[in-house]
Amino acid sequence: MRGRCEVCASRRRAACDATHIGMRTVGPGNYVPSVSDDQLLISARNLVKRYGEFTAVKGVDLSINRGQAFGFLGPNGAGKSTTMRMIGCVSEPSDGELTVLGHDARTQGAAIRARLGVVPQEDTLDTEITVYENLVIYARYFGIPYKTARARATELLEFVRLSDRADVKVEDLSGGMKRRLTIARALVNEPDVIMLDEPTTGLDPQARHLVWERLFRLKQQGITIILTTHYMDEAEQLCDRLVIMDGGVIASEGSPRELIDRHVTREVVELRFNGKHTDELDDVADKLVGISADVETLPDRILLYTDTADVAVAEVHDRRIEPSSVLERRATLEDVFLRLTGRSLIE
Ligand SMILES: Nc1ncnc2c1ncn2[C@@H]1O[C@H](COP(=O)(O)OP(=O)(O)OP(=O)(O)O)[C@@H](O)[C@H]1O
Repeated sequence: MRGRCEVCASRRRAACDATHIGMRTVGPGNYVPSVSDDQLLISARNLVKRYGEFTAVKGVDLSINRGQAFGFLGPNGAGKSTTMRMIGCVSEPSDGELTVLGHDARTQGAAIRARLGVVPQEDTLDTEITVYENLVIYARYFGIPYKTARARATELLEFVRLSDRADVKVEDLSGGMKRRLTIARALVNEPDVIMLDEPTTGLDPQARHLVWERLFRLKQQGITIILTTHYMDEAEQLCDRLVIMDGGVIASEGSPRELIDRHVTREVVELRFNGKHTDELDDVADKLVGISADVETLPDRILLYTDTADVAVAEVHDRRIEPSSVLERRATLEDVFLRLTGRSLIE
């Protein structure tokens, strides 16, 4: 490791010293930064990405602090991955300013990439070698000495609960195990920030919870987490702050609680009427006006936004409207998205 930065493994150690002053390793993937927790880690101003005539990201502003779990929530095609790719310095911004870890993303991509861990949407593991070999070989790309790489691979496999699969070929792993291995791989260079593009898409509920639990542990260790998702429960579970993206713009920004408080009521009543078509539901919705703060008609149900679901339901029955089913629930980010865009997150 002679001549290399012991924080990011860059060969240009001298150039790293200024930014890495005071950082020290306290365990695998776990640095104690010398700066306060509220330090701005990523800043974007009027960030734009154009593909020819098409503009995928249309002037986005972002501020992500060290230690945060920050999410991009939005449907397919919203521009989440494109924004992540610009932050990860694998796609150059067409316009605007982007600073990541104190570096300009346009000109200092290599220094930034050395301090990021990336979990892409599609697993890019080498399926023909073992779980353990995947980590050791990946560590070599960062110039990590073989002995250190082996020790780190062992620790990381323990962290993602794959120690008992170390000698198994990746092709024999389940989807959830591959995801966890990809997360371990992203931690090989002991990054300041781990970026995950839809970390649990395609996983069963148990596998998702295991991934969430490991990410939560990373957050506790002080690693900044940035993720994209179109699952509102994932955003609610993991994110301290998030932006809701749609059509290349940010529709709203805040903590999950703030977004719900800002855009919807505390509770929602879902009314279903078996066999009724949208036109008929519109007629029913007209009769519900005044019961709640707002009424929304969807193709298969009517939503009442209210702070007192039980009072609203009593009023529905008082008006002699008899739904085939009634569900009272707390408002979610899915409702926020619907209120902001008029559409569901997953269509
Ligand atoms: N290389 C490219 N060339 C042209 N258009 C692209 C390219 N990459 C993305 N796009 C387009 O930019 C838009 C945003 O795509 P992006 O992948 O960022 O969306 P997303 O919110 O991450 O959705 P998904 O969940 O589907 O990944 C989409 O319309 C997509 O087709």
